[in-house]
Amino acid sequence: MNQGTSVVSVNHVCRTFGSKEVLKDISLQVAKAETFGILGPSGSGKTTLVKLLTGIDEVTSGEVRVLGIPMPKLAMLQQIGYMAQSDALYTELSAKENLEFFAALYGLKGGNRTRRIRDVLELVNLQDHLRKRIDQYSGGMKRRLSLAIALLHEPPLLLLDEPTVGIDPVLRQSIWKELKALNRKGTTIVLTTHVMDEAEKCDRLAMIRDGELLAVNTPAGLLNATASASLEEAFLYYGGVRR
Ligand SMILES: Nc1ncnc2c1ncn2[C@@H]1O[C@H](COP(=O)(O)OP(=O)(O)OP(=O)(O)O)[C@@H](O)[C@H]1O
Repeated sequence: MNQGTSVVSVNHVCRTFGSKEVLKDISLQVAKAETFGILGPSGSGKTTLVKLLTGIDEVTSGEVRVLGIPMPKLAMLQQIGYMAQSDALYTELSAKENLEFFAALYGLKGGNRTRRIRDVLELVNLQDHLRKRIDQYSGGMKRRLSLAIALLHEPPLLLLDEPTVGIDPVLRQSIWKELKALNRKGTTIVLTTHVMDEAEKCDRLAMIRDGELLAVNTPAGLLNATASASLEEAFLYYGGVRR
């Protein structure tokens, strides 16, 4: 893929914590309007990689670019919708107050702010729980609100760390429908997942183990390369079970 047209460009990235090498010479490109999944066993470095893409964390060596801009760069927050693995919500505030806070942070104003808040609430099916404090929310409701916040400012790039954990299958399906609709409108999505039917919905997948990028391919390409009948089998293959 031509690096010039990539929304996300990761070039020879290493990240170490103390003496621990958590990411080892990772290079990958994500094109506009792709859904790109990062798969790997627990502790393989997925969240660390996503945090480098957001600019929350910095590479030890190598380079990350988002929309051509070297990261980290504070101004890029406007271009990125990030859903962290642990929800970053103000628990003593209501859902509405949380959304209003983040909408203001993203510079959404007037009718547009009201409209966006209404639209994202509807999408994650929380419109009936608008005034409830977050400390009274269930885990799944918090995930849904976090996703709503990531979508609020209609960013061209969505970075979603295990977005549908704790979300029931019906709502998960409707969220995926929306993610695919955003894709069609040009939004690029990078996500981590442990859910194989989500991995199948990705255009391409990166397989990571122990901080190493083992493969980047389409779901069908991964099945072929590993002679697997299912992505779960391919995942287990790269996870080391058949090695
Ligand atoms: N700030 C940090 N300081 C030290 N070690 C860290 C730090 N952040 C992550 N690590 C280590 O880096 C490794 C990768 O962690 P990471 O959270 O990226 O894994 P993951 O693939 O996202 O796992 P999971 O699927 O369980 O979320 C782990 O061994 C973790 O302990």
